[in-house]
Amino acid sequence: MARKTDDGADKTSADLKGLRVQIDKFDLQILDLLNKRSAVAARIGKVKADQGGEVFSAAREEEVMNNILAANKGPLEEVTLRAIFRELISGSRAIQKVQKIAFLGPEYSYSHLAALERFGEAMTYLRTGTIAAVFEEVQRKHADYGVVPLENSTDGRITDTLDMFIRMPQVKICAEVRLRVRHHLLANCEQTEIRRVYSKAQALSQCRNWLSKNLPHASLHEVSSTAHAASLVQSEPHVAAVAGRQAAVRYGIRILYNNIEDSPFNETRFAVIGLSDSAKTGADKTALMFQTTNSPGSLADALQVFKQNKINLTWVESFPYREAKGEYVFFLEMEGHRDDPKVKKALAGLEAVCDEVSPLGSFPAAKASEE
Ligand SMILES: C=C(O[C@@H]1C=C(C(=O)O)C=C[C@H]1O)C(=O)O
Repeated sequence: MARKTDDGADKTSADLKGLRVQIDKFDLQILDLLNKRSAVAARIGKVKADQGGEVFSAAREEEVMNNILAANKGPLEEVTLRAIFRELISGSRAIQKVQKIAFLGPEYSYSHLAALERFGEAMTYLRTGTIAAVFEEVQRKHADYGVVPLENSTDGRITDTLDMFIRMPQVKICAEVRLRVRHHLLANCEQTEIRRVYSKAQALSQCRNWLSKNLPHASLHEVSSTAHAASLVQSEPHVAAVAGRQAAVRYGIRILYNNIEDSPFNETRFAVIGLSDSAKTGADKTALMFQTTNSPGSLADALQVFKQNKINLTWVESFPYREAKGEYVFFLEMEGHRDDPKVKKALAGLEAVCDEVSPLGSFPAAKASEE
């Protein structure tokens, strides 16, 4: 607070100047340390290149982030440190090799946001038109990694993604991203003037109750993405879009209502896909697909294996197997890493009772993050 003396204003600005001198000094020290850290990352890159190791290590990044958060005594908050270290690590990867990350476009789609959240700004991003194309880019090594939606807490599984895992079982999950998804109503007209609402099918579905209550006379129209919906608001009159904040900023549209999603816990979980999975961190999950024989009790036998080994399941989906009518592929995810003895035991047990078991990989369990 300014001191109330005749020369109060001068004192305050002298204080401010002195404090800013301190900040300038710290900034130079931070800069020096940042570059020293990056130089070590470059050396690590050379070691990895010699050994044929991958630049991106989800397990090591998890460890780095956890070390920082555990050591933090404030006043900086966790969310700030996460953002700073996300970009620092992104830069360290880029110094080793700029990685190409494929995602389902357009720009600022939720998949793009999830990709940026996981990999930061220093990567090259490759936009695709379909989820299948993300898998193809990864399989053909045109992209180092891909980011695809797995499931939404309101709408459930993302069919196209599960279908692609079945078609390309060599593609593995090496990390996950949990994105808290908030939807907003974007429009440049008043609420009473809105005749049509555009959005992606999932977003419309996640705001179903709000829309029917607040815009009962508007018709709902599915388009390929929330970002495309936002772009339509610019070109058509009496139109609104359900989309995220970034889309509103990008297309210069007003947010008429914030957080119109029906569930207060609306979250989409994304998989980072690559050609190998992740090393153990101690807080991991393991995903797989399996098929059972078409006989009574075969699914119960498969699940029994996890009960016997005291393994907690975090996700189970049954999915129609398109190659054979009436048959199903089961997707399953559990706590633990494939190198954990009890997970190993369970996987061996599962193989003994199932027709086919395809591992999808082990990866660090992610914490929820904001859009
Ligand atoms: C520096 C490394 O490479 C990458 C960058 C990391 C970092 O900046 O801390 C951590 C893991 C890798 O994704 C490493 O493997 O240690």
